Amino acid sequence: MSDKEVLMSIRNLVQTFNPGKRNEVRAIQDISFDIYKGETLGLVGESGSGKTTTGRSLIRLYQPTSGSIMYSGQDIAKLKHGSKDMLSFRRKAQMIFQDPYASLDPRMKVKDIIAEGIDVHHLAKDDADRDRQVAELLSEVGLNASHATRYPHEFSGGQRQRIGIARALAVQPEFIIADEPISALDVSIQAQVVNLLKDIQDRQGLTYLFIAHDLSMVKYISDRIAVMHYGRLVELASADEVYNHPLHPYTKSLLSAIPVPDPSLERRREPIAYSAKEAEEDGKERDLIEVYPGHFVFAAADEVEAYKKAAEANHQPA
Ligand SMILES: Nc1ncnc2c1ncn2[C@@H]1O[C@H](COP(=O)(O)OP(=O)(O)OP(=O)(O)O)[C@@H](O)[C@H]1O
Repeated sequence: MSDKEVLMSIRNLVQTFNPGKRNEVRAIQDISFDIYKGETLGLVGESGSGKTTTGRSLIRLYQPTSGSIMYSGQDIAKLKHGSKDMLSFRRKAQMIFQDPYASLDPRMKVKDIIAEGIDVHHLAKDDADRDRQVAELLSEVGLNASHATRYPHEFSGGQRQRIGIARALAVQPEFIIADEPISALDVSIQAQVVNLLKDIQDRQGLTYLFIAHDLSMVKYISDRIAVMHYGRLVELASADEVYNHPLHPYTKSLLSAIPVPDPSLERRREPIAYSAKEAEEDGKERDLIEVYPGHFVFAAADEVEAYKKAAEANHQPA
C-alpha cells in the first residue's frame, strides 16, 4: 500500500455542530487518514457514529470545525464558497446519496437531472452535445437513451440509483463518496448496483469512499475499511485484515453482530459488547497507530505493544 499515490490526506479533522451551545454535537473528533488513488475505502460504523458527517465534510458540504483535507496540493477545508478553486473541486468530487427517492427532483426529466452538473460546469458545446453526453451516461449505468425524457417516478429504486450514479458521473469526477448507496434498495438489487459501481471504477479509474453500516457488502467492494465509532476511527486496515484479523474490540463487536448462515454456529456465537465511553474513562490519550504494516488501531501508548503482538500472532503460519 505504501507505494500507492495518496488522493486525499485528512489530518485532525473535527466537526462540531452547534459549538458551545447546549445542543453541541461533536460528530467527528479528530480523525486522520489517507485515501489512495483508485481504491475503494469502506467507512463503516453504527448509525450516529459520524460517517455521513465525514463524507459531507470531505466534499465541503460542511465547513470543517478544524483540521485539514489535502487534495491535489490544496487544503479543501480552507476553500471559500463560490471561489474558482471550490467550483473546480466540486467538479472533481461527487456524492451518491442513500435514498434514490429523495435525491432526485420528481418534477425534472431524467436528462435534466443528469445534466445538472454539465450545465453548472458548462461541459456541453450545445444542446445536441448535452443530449449525446446524457445518452452516453445512461448507457454507462445500464439504462438506455429512451429513458432520458421520462420522470423519476417511472423508475424502480435500482434504476433511480443508476440515475443518481449517472448524475455524479456527468462531470467526470475523480472521487466519489457513496453514502449508503444501496441500503434503501431491495436486497436482490443491491449486488447489481454494487457491481455497477465496481465496473465503472475499473473503467474510469475512480476513487470511492463507500459509507455503510452493513459490513457484509462493504467487505465485497472495499480494498480497505475504516471503522468509525463515536466520531473516531478505531481501526483502519485492508478489508481482509479487518474481517479476518480485527484488533480493536469495537470492530470485533461489529463483526460479532453479523449473522452467519449456519444456524447452529449462530446460536453458539457470543456477541461482543464494546462501549467507547467505558473504554475511554481511563482518561488515556489515544490515537490511530500503525501496529502492523497497513493496519491501524485506535490505541493508547501502553496498549500498542499488545496490539502489535496480537497482529503478529495473527500472521504466524498455523
Ligand atoms: N447538521 C447537523 N446538526 C447537528 N447535529 C448533526 C448534524 N448532522 C449530524 N448530526 C449529529 O452528528 C452525529 C453523527 O451523525 P452522522 O449522520 O454523521 O452519523 P452516521 O454514522 O452517518 O449515521 P447514519 O448511519 O444514521 O446516517 C449524530 O449524533 C447526529 O445526530
